[in-house]
Amino acid sequence: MTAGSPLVEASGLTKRYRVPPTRLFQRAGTTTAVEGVDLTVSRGESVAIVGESGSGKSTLLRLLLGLSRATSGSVHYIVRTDDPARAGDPASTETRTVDPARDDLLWLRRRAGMVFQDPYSTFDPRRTIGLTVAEPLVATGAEGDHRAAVAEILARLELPADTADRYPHEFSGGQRQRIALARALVHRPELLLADEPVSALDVLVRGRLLGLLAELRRELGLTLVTVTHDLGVVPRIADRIVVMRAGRVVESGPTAQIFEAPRERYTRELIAALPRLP
Ligand SMILES: Nc1ncnc2c1ncn2[C@@H]1O[C@H](COP(=O)(O)OP(=O)(O)OP(=O)(O)O)[C@@H](O)[C@H]1O
Repeated sequence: MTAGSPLVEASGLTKRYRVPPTRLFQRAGTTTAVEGVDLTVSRGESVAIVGESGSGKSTLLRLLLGLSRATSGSVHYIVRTDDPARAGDPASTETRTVDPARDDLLWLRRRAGMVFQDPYSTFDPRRTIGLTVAEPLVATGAEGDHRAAVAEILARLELPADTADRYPHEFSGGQRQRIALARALVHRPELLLADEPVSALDVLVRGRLLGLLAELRRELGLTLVTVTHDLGVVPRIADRIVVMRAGRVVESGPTAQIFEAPRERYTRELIAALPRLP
């Protein structure tokens, strides 16, 4: 299976939420978070989904991961077959197409990792970092030495050697985000989905984490989908930009092209809103 072949395909993806009535005798309404989105992410590619707050970016990411069920449309992953008896055999590179809204999600958990803006809320304060980072290995029944795999990924993310024995509250925001990244990558997924991975961090820490993410992407051959409202981080991590507004994709293209010649006024406004050096 070569770089450039499709890994994720979303088509006609729509998500509506029911909105409870605010007044007595009022009927419940609906709000459309994502509407008719078609998106293909190729193997090895890095795509940034950008747009203002409320444009549907996080909802789209949740739909891609099967964490939320689409009202209509579909998400397909084109994956390697799992048959260990055929490992190394050219036929083991057959593809299969699966819809995470209907299937058992375990196979997707094996292939995908996820990081969120606020990692602290996803950590159990009573669990050591070692146990926290090992979670995907346990959840997917990964074989091999979990402790060694955890130590290796923590070291790769430049965390101190005793990190595994310590607890979440003992770390800074930037370190916690690196711990979250370690947890997302410990089982060597081929796809990483990141929701505002650096927005909560200060500029220096943010720069270092973006650099690490770019290095890991190359080293592990990762396919990356990042959601961000901050266009400033995009050139460091993404080859392609998908611009969302009010649940729809309004523009997409190579990162350089979007920055140099944005077609939509909305995109120009997002770029113009970036802080500039005097
Ligand atoms: N669980 C929910 N119930 C009802 N409405 C929701 C729910 N989740 C999201 N929405 C609505 O869907 C729309 C899109 O939200 P979403 O969080 O996907 O946007 P976003 O672009 O990720 O915004 P932000 O950058 O602020 O996180 C918003 O109008 C939001 O209020």
